[in-house]
Amino acid sequence: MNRSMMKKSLVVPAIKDSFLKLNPLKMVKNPIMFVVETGFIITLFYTFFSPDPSLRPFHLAVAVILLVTILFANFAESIAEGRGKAQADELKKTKKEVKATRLDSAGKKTVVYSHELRKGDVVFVEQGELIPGDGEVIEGIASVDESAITGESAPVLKESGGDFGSVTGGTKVISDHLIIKITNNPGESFLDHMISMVEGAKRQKTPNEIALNTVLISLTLIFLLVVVTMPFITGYVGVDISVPVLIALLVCLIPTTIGGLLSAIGIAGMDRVTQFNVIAMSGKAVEAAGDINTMVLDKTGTITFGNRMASELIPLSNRKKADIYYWSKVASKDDDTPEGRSIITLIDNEEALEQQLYENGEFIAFKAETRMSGVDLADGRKVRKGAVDAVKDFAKQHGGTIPDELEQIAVGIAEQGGTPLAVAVDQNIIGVIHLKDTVKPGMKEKFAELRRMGIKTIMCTGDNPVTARTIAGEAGVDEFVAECKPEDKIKLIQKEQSEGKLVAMTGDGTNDAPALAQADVGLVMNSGTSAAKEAGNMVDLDSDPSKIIQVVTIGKQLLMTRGALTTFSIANDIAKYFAIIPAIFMLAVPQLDVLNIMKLGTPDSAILSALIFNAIIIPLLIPLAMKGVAYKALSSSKLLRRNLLIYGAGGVITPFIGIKLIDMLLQFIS
Ligand SMILES: Nc1ncnc2c1ncn2[C@@H]1O[C@H](COP(=O)(O)OP(=O)(O)OP(=O)(O)O)[C@@H](O)[C@H]1O
Ligand SMILES: [K+]
Ligand SMILES: [Mg+2]
Repeated sequence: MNRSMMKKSLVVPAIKDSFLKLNPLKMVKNPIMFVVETGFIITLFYTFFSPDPSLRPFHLAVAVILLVTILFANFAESIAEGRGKAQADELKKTKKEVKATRLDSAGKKTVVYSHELRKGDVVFVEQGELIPGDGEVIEGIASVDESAITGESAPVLKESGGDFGSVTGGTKVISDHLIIKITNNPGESFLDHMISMVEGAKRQKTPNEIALNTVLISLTLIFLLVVVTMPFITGYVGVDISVPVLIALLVCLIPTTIGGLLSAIGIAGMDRVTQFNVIAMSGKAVEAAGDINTMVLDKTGTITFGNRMASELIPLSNRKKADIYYWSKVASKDDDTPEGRSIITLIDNEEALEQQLYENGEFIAFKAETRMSGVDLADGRKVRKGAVDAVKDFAKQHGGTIPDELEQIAVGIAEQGGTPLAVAVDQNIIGVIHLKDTVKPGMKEKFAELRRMGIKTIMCTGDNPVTARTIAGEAGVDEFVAECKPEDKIKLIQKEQSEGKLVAMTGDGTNDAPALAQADVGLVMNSGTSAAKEAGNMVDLDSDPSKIIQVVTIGKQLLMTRGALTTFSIANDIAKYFAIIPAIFMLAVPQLDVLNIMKLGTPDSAILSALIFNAIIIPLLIPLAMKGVAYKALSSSKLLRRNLLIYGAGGVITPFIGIKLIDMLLQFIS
């Protein structure tokens, strides 16, 4: 994705678009600019039909500047939209019609087109083929090139079960084959969503934008009233103001700068998120991210690298080493989770098992609710491995007693930040598996930054309290909840929300789906399941859960940019009063010349200078609107003070200088 803002390929269509947007039917959507456009038409009328032909050049100049003002505002919006459109075009290329091999329930293959596939269909995709639609892998393991969607060239492994089973239409299988169950009907795919999002086709004004718009429109109405009553006042002192001058005054008074840049700021904010490889399902989600008070993160994969790998198998002292190897392998033989596979890998690398594994038995898959997995053997024995407290309960239920030693070993592992898994056969606990995981570098700094922003971080983990405390301390989160089941996450989010807080969370598993839906901002990993993706309101294409931190920063930046430019826009108008009011009254009320602190040349040049400044400030601020104001992690009150100083005071001073310079230039050329 291209980051350059002012590329020719974007600028030329944007200029064309700026003219198309002059259509008054489109213009009414931006009431402030619609007022300017109406002013332009009236002034143009005066230019040709004015009773005093000597005023024509001046009226024409006003008309032209007004037109340029509108074009500048339109250009700001068009250039902001342009990047999204370019991206959408790129994505549309990915959305090719492909042939797909559909399997019926008997396993018979038929070749169909991808648009014929419906939710629930099962397809077979071989090495070298494009995946015809979004789906879940139900059989097979293969590496998939997702670069068309994510821009990331390294292939990703896809397999059934666990949280790595979802595939996206338009990506390519580059090894082996997969059997995939299609999860979306045509037109509802992730790619379709993505295209319409980046294209802005479904762009709706966000609540914040609507509120600001209402304020700006009210201001405009007030100034309209002021300007309309103006001739009565000036008539009283014997000054006759022409309608074009009144229009010029009105346009200078109403908040045209922010009116012209408002939608560009919103679009660019969304776009910044996209540049970051996060697809936000609505502008509202990005804005909500900027207002977040609490962030709920899970441990494994978000704060830690998440490839919890078995590093050691520790037998209890009354057991043989071979036992723990044997029973760990029995309990993990069909366990498809990364943890389960890492146990098998470790065992196969270290120990050649002599005993035959039991083939007869029913596999018990890992569940976040039970926090265990294992096998029910045909001879009636039950083998389990899992979170230590869960396995302890299991052993007790079968009449076992818990060896003291277990606790020591488990705590020893947990204190290193590892996850201990106990292994049991019925009432007998055999030993402990040490799963290792490491905290990602730089986490402490990131959480410290969030704290400065006033955001509370809560780590929610299914792991035991000791591991949780160790990792929480190492990563520097504010709070943690251990032994957390999926429903506990929702409860936690609801509790925070009931205190009036906005909550963000990241997740990937189907387990997380309800909590992702409950959170105000739910960032889902692209690698996650379709259920999770539907529940959240943002998808991270890079599947990097810690990106939620940057998303929040972008959201904050969006809100701040809007605030800063509104402040600037309103502060800006002060200088314009000083330019135009003395210009209007100069002849009739010479005393008012004290207001003419800028010492502008003539009344006409004063009015034109103010208007020209009012117009060119819009394109000058486009880069800032697009890039966003620089964001520092400070508390809101400090930020407010800082911004008032920069954009408020700056907004007051800049136009005094700008208008004076333009006036000097006008004097020079006339
Ligand atoms: N394959 C597995 N078999 C048995 N037990 C497991 C397995 N994977 C994890 N566990 C145990 O279940 C606990 C909960 O795991 P889960 O993946 O649900 O954690 P979580 O809720 O995702 O939290 P986090 O991702 O923050 O660690 C783990 O701490 C571990 O003790
Ligand atoms: K203005
Ligand atoms: Mg997890």
